[in-house]
Amino acid sequence: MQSGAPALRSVLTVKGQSCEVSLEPERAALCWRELRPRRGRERSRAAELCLTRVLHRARALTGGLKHQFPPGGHVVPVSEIISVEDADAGETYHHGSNWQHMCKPHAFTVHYVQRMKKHRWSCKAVTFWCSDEVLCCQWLKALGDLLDRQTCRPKHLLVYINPYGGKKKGKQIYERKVAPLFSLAGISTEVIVTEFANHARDNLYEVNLDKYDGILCVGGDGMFSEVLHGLIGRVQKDTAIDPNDPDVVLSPCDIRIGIIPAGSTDCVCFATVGVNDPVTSALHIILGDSQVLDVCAVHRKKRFLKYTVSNLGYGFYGDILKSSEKNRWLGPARYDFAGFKMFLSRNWYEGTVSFQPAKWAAGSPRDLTRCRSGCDVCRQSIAQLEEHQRAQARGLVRNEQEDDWKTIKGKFMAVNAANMCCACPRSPKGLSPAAHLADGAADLILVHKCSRINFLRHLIRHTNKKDQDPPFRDKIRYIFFF
Ligand SMILES: Nc1ncnc2c1ncn2[C@@H]1O[C@H](COP(=O)(O)OP(=O)(O)OP(=O)(O)O)[C@@H](O)[C@H]1O
Repeated sequence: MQSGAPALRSVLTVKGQSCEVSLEPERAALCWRELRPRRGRERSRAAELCLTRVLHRARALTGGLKHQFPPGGHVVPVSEIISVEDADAGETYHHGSNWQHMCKPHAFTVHYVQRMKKHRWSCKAVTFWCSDEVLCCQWLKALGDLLDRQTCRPKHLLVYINPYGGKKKGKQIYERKVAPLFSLAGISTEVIVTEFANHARDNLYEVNLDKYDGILCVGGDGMFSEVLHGLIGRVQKDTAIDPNDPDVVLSPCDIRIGIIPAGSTDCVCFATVGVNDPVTSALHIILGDSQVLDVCAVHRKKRFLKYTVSNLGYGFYGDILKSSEKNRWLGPARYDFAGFKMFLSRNWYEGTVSFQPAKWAAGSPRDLTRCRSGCDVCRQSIAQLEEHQRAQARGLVRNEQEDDWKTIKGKFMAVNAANMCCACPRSPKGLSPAAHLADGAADLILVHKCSRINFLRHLIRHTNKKDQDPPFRDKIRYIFFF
C-alpha cells in the first residue's frame, strides 16, 4: 500500500466473531483483532492478553520483531499474502448461537504464509464476512490492488520434473503439494517431465526463455545443476561467449531458477531456504523471494568442465559421489553405502594445492556468522571486490601476480571447495557453516592425511551441528585454486 493512502478499517466477522480489521498503509499489513472475546472464554482470554502483553514487552526489549502482533490480534504483511478471493457460495458461518447458511455470502478469503518452526512455512486461510456487498467489494479491490503491486512475483514458470530423483516422488510431490499452491496464486506453468538425464539442460538451449519469469526444477542437486548448466550455457551461446576461456567474464542471466526439493541431499535448497520442504519452497517462489548465488566454473587445461554452486570435492567426497552413482538403485542410502566403503579404504592423495586468498572478503571461514538472505557480509565483500577491480582497471593497484598465490603441499584425505555452507538434513550446519552464498569467494577445506579415528571424528562433527577445527584440517577463503 502506498504510504499516504488512507487506512481501510471495518468491523468484519471471522469465525463468527466480530473483529476489527484494518489495512495499514505504514506497515503494508493486514491486521485483525477480536472485538469481544467469546462467552465463557473471558477469563482465559484475560490471562492470554496479559501474557501476550508481557511477551510483547519482552520482545520489544530484545529487539525488533518482524511481525509485531497486537495483543490478541494477527498481522499479515501484504508481501506474505498469497491470494485473495471471493469466499465460496454456500459456506456456513456461525453467528452468535445460530448457525446460518448463506447462499450468496459477502465474504472474502485471504490465503497467506504462516511461519512455522525451523524455517518451515505453510499456507493458511482466513475468511472475512462483510455486512454488505459494497463493503466486500471495497476490501477485495483494496487487497487486489496491493497484490498487483508485488511486481517481483512470477506469473509464468517453466517446470522440469525429474521422476527418478531421490525416492522417485518428484511428480507426486509437484502434483499434490506444489501445483495447488501455484493455481491459488494464479501462476501458470508449462510442465516437462524429463525422460532422460540432461533432458532439461538440452531443452533449455531451445526454448523461448522470454516467455517465462523463472525456471523451476523438481528434484535434487543434480537436477538443479542440470538446469543451471542449461541456463548459463544458453545465455553464453546467445551472447557468443566462450566458456572454455577461464578468464572470460560470463554474461549474467537474469532469469531465476527455483528448486522444489525432491532429491536425496537437496543441499542447494537446504542451504538457501533453511529446510528441504516442498511447500516452503513453493511459497518462497510464489512470493518472488530470490537469492543471488556464487557460481564457480571448473576448467581443466583451458577446457571448461562444470559449474558448481555447492561443493567441489576431490578425494573422499569426490570418491563418494563417483561410487554412489553406480548404486543409484539404493536411493538416498547410496551415499551412506559409498561413504562407508570410502571410509574403510582410507584413500589419500599426495599433491600441491595452489590458491589465491580472497583478501577483500569480509568475514572469515572460521567466524560464527551464518549467511542468510540479505547477508551483510556478502554485500560488503562484493562492494570491496568491485572497488578492488575498479582500482585495478584504473591502474591504482597492481594486477594479481605470482606472489599473490599460495601453495600447500602434502598428503590429503579430502580437498573441498565449499561455495556455500553445503548444509543438508544429514549435516544441518554443513561442511563449512560460515561459507557465504554470494560473497564472490569460496572456502577451501583441506583434510590432511590423519588416523582413521581422527577422520571418523571429522565426519561425525559434520552431523552433530558443530564445525570442527582439528589440527589436520586447513580452512581458507579463496577466489581461485588449482
Ligand atoms: N528422466 C530421467 N532419467 C534418468 N535420469 C534423469 C532424468 N531426469 C534427470 N535425470 C538425472 O538424474 C540425476 C539426479 O537427479 P536429482 O539430483 O534430481 O536426484 P538425486 O541425485 O537423488 O538428489 P541429490 O542430487 O540431491 O543427491 C541428475 O543428474 C539428472 O541429470
